[in-house]
Parts: sequence; structure tokens; C-alpha cells
Amino acid sequence: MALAVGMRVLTRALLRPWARGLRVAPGRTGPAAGGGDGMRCFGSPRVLVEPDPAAGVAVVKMRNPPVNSLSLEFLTELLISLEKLENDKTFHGIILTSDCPGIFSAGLDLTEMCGRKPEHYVEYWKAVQETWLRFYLSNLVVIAAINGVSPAGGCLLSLTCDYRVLANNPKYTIGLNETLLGIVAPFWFKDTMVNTIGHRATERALQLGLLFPPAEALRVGVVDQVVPEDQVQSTARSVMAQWLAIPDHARQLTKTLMRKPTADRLLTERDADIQTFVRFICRDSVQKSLHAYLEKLKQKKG
Ligand SMILES: CCCCCCCCCCC/C=C/C(=O)SCCNC(=O)CCNC(=O)[C@H](O)C(C)(C)COP(=O)(O)OP(=O)(O)OC[C@H]1O[C@@H](n2cnc3c(N)ncnc32)[C@H](O)[C@@H]1OP(=O)(O)O
Repeated sequence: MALAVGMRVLTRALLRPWARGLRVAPGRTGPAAGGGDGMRCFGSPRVLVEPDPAAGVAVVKMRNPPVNSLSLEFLTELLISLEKLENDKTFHGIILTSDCPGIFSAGLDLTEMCGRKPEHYVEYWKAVQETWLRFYLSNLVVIAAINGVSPAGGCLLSLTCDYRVLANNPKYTIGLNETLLGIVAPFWFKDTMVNTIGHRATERALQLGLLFPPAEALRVGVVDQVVPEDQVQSTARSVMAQWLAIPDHARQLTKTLMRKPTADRLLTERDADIQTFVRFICRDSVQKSLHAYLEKLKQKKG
């Protein structure tokens, strides 16, 4: 039932004008294309997929410049790529990384949550929920190769993965910093963090809106490994090999066992969660905070 609702959201998204024609954008044969067996890179304007069929792995590169903010279009393209890889028996694992230098993802797109109509907020929030559910429950092994800063929704996206490798650069901070923007991480953001680093560490991190630099992120457990920047992709590949050596069905069932209770909470409260989001985001005080935050980002330049 829940899956059917999810499929409807995805199908509706695919029917949108900007989503048409996104299914396959054939490109060059990828450098990781498994020794020239002819499988090409594919993807969409904002998501580049480099398949390595010999290894059963695809590298999914986010390229929504300048900061990989998770706009409605971008989320839809990510979902389409994930679905395509899940439906292709060649692939058992994906490495999620960024094509934008120094930035993994700036999180949810603030312009999707500012000055729009309530109907837009409903549509946007459904896409955010769907992305979290799909990545969190994916049967594929998903490894995040975090090659840049990763606040809020960017951090959440990495937390849906099975393993996180972070580049050792002090600028590459990661965390759920929503409170700094005057907003609140929803319960399923919080649950995902609690499942990763525990209750007390989450309580502190979320209230203070902490963005952890690499050493701290490793210490608290937000990431599993910190490596020199030029070793992020190779490390993600070695880790992937280790995970893929486990019998798939046993690994998948274990993942489901671990994650389903958390996902079920959102699945049963999905509509209420949308209403809560829309009510919250429509508040004058919240809109003011978000506008001020966006302005601050813009003024930083000048
Ligand atoms: C009772 C409970 C109720 C709960 C109800 C729910 C409540 C709502 C929950 C919402 C959860 C929100 C999750 C989020 O993810 S919010 C987004 C958080 N993200 C951030 O705080 C990051 C902001 N960005 C930055 O810090 C920097 O941009 C960054 C470090 C990522 C990069 O810095 P850099 O110097 O390289 O680039 P610029 O800052 O100059 O940015 C370039 C342009 O990009 C625009 N930008 C940046 N981030 C975003 C964004 N997240 N969304 C949209 N646009 C973004 C920035 O404004 C620049 O634009 P211009 O070129 O036009 O100036």
C-alpha cells in the first residue's frame, strides 16, 4: 500500500513536463564502464551515472550547480536514476558522490521553501519524503563518497546510505544544522541521525545545529571513515567490494530488518507530516527566517 503511494508520487513526477525525456540521456562511454564493454554513462541533466557493470556498481554523481541544492527537479532526477539502477539486475551497489567541487549537497533547496504557494510546499515535501524512503530502503548497497560540505538535507541524504566516506578537508563539514536557520529537523531526519550516532549525541547536535568537521564527524559517528581527498572514490570502491561480498539476500533482509521500523513511522504518518511541514513553513516567522538566511548567503559574496 505504502509502496503504491510512493509509486504514484514517482509516476506523477515523471509525467511533469520537466521530467519528460529524463529517463535516459545516453552519453560518453564512462571511464568506469567496465573495461569497454560498451555500457555508456547515462543519467539526466543533473545526475550523471557512470556504470561499472563488471563490478555491478554504478557511480551516481550529483551535478546541480552551484551547490547541489535538492530542488524538486533534482530530487526527481535522483529518484529516476535510483529506480533505473534498482530495476537493472546488473547493479548491486551505487556510490553516491558529487560533481560540484567542494560541495556534496547544500541540502534542501531554500527557494522551494520560500515565498511559494501551499500546494507547492505539498508537492516539494512529498518529493523529499519519497527520496528519503527510496534511498533509506534501497535494496542496493549505497555508499556515500562525501567530497564536499554536507549540511542539513545533504547530511540526511548521506545518512540514508549504508556507509559514509568523508574527504579530510576542514571545510567539509557535515550535520543537521536546521536550527541555525530557525527551522526544525522533522522527526524522520532526527530518527535517521539517532540510528546513526545515538540519542544523546543527536540531541546535542540537532539543538545546536552542529556542523562537524571531518575528525569530529568521525569521532561522533556521523561518518564511518575519513580519508585524504584524493582517496575518497577509491576507498568507497574498496568498501563496496567488501559489502558486495556478502550474500545479497541476507544483507538486504538485514538492512530491511534494521531500517523498516524507522521508515514505517513516516509511512504511517506521511500525510500528517506533510501538513505539519506546510503549516510550519507557511508561518510568517519561518518565512522571515528563511528569507534572511538566503539574503545572508547572497551578501556573503559582496
Ligand atoms: C514541530 C516540528 C515541525 C517540523 C516541520 C518541518 C520544518 C522544515 C524542515 C526543513 C528541513 C530543511 C533542511 C535543509 O536542508 S535546509 C538547507 C540547509 N542548507 C544550508 O544551510 C546550506 C546553505 N548554504 C551554504 O552554507 C553555502 O552555500 C555552502 C557552504 C553550501 C556553499 O558555499 P559557497 O560559498 O560555495 O556558495 P554560496 O554560499 O555563494 O552559494 C552559491 C549560491 O547557491 C545558493 N544556495 C546555497 N545554498 C542553497 C540552498 N540550500 N538552497 C538554495 N540556494 C542555495 C546561494 O544563495 C548562492 O546563490 P546566488 O549565486 O544566487 O547568490
